[in-house]
Amino acid sequence: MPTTPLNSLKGVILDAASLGEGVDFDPLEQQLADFVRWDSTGPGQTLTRIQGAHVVFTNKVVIDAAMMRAADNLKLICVLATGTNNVDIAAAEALGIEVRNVNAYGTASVAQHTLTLMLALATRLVPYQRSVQQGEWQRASMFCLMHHPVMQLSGKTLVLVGHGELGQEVERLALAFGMHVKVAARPGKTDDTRPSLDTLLPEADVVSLHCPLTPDTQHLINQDNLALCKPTALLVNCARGGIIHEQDALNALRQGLIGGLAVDVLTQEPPRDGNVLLDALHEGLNLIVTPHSAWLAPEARQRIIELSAKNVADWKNP
Ligand SMILES: NC(=O)C1=CN([C@@H]2O[C@H](COP(=O)(O)OP(=O)(O)OC[C@H]3O[C@@H](n4cnc5c(N)ncnc54)[C@H](O)[C@@H]3O)[C@@H](O)[C@H]2O)C=CC1
Ligand SMILES: O=C(O)C(=O)CO
Repeated sequence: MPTTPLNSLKGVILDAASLGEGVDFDPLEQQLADFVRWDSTGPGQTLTRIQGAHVVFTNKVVIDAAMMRAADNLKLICVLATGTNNVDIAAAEALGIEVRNVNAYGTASVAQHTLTLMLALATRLVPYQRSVQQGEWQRASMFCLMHHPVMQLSGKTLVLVGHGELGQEVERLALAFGMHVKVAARPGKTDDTRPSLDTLLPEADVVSLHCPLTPDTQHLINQDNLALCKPTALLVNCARGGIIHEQDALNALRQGLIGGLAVDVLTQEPPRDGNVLLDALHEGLNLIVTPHSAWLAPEARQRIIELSAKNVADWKNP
């Protein structure tokens, strides 16, 4: 709850351009007496820009403990996303700064992307497209190519990590494809009675990740449990890059320990310093990388603004 008079609250958005074209920011502006909009903010600029603001809006700009301590008036951080891993939540709590994110703004968009990746891996869409582009169909001895193994999803087992908003919607869509769905116990939660991920991996045909990136989920998928997978298993990550140990997953794919890997998220975004998965895209593997685009439907992006405006309104009038 703000101690500053409601009619003098100052807000700043640090990376407005990350919401894309066609988004109406009015609902946010209306919540604040003063609203400064920056399209993007580099790490060295954050502190200066949040100085004096009571409410800071960030999609992916990092706000760490030192910045929070140095920011004079900061009372509320609104993350314009579901994942809050760019904000030091523990530091905010210790300093009495509230952090609110948005949930369920893009369920349809992210779930459809997850199914897209799952289907593309299962049908070997990318390897077959590559074969066609390389003229293999034209040179074939019969009417079709069949050198990449296609997996029928119906009747197969999907293992989900994370069964919140997105995990449940992916489950609903997977059930429509005739899959059996199993949910793994929450990582790091000792009283969760559901089977552990490692118990479920040997029976998984597809694994899809829908949990936040936290110390408990960092490198949740690694060489140890990749070794438990079926050689045909498909792994999909639309959650956060750091949940998968990327080098281990790539090694597993190269060695045939898993049958496919599709990620919408990488450990570093944008991957300015390169990334092992990007380097491997030309190797002819059943590997797909999309550029954190699962959430991009216009309906989802506008909903972020509306839900964030509600976050501010609820904070002002608890
Ligand atoms: N690729 C993209 O465009 C998008 C990615 N995301 C990612 O998907 C994740 C899941 O989103 P939602 O399903 O909407 O979130 P949610 O909060 O509704 O569900 C998260 C689920 O993960 C579980 N979980 C597992 N380990 C956890 C831990 N250590 N701490 C807290 N919860 C844990 C929770 O119990 C819950 O079932 C987000 O955290 C975000 O990282 C979200 C939106 C778009
Ligand atoms: O909402 C999220 O967590 C996303 O990754 C999209 O910004």
